[in-house]
Amino acid sequence: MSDKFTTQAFIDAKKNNRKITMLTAYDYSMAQILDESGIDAILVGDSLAMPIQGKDSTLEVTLDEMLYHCRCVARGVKNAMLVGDMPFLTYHINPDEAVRNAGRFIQEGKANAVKLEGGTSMAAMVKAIVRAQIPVMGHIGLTPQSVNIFGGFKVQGKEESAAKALVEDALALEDAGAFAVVLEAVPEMLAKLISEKIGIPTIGIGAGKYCDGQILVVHDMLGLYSDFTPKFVKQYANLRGKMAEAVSTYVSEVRSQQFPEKQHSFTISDDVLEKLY
Ligand SMILES: Nc1nc(=O)c2c([nH]1)NC[C@@H]1CN(c3ccc(C(=O)N[C@@H](CCC(=O)O)C(=O)O)cc3)CN21
Ligand SMILES: CC(C)C(=O)C(=O)O
Ligand SMILES: [Mg+2]
Repeated sequence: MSDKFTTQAFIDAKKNNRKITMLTAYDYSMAQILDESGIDAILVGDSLAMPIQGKDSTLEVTLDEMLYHCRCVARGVKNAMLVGDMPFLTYHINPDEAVRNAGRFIQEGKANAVKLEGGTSMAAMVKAIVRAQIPVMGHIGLTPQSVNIFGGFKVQGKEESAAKALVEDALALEDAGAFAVVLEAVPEMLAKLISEKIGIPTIGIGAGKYCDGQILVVHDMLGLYSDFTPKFVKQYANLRGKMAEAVSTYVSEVRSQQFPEKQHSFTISDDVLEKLY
């Protein structure tokens, strides 16, 4: 029997009070590490704009770039569900384009599902994609593709009207057929209320402990990325420090001729060598 994590497993997890674990990944080796560590689902996030591309927003990431990373990740995944993050302007124009582009994540990116940002305003797109038999994960709260409307990466849903709108967004996504919803940077007790109000699981990032699952950007939790660190990040390792240490040791060993050693080198017979001189 396959251990593949499915949309049904998302629903069952919520029913059985079993927290869902997610992280992002953008390449093969990282995907292998996550999958072998028992992660439930992997998101190829458009957040790759930051740790992979060195940009300061997610707005310039293209569909082709996302599909490339998706394929790389897919080769490293056995059991986790693979979710592809639809980039800016690939699902906003009309439902036809949204379905076509979501389909590329499945066919070319080898993804099992797609994620898109927006609630009520994107319900028609979610419905159309689900009608094409592609599972959709919603994403509301701090939706980074809205950075120019928000005026920065800021906590959402603190005022009554904004909080009400988020509850409506979550309900609209459930009604449209989404199988889960990411809640990003919203107050913990609002995330709790939303998690209780909807039947599909909530996956929190900066949304507190009452969500049905959690997601972080893998470069943040491993301490690989340092341009900014959102308050919601817990650093489980400092790999940047470990890597810098390894690289500076290499630099000094090459300079001091401690590396390479005999065991890293190849031999040629003296007979052959003699004829070369
Ligand atoms: N590496 C990385 N991690 C992420 O979590 C992430 C990305 N990239 N790229 C896309 C978005 C951008 N995100 C961000 C970026 C910055 C803050 C941040 O600095 N927040 C401040 C201020 C919050 C406020 O004023 O409301 C914080 O202290 O957390 C939060 C989320 C989350 N996503
Ligand atoms: C942080 C998650 C939710 C995301 O959208 C991304 O990585 O792009
Ligand atoms: Mg994203």
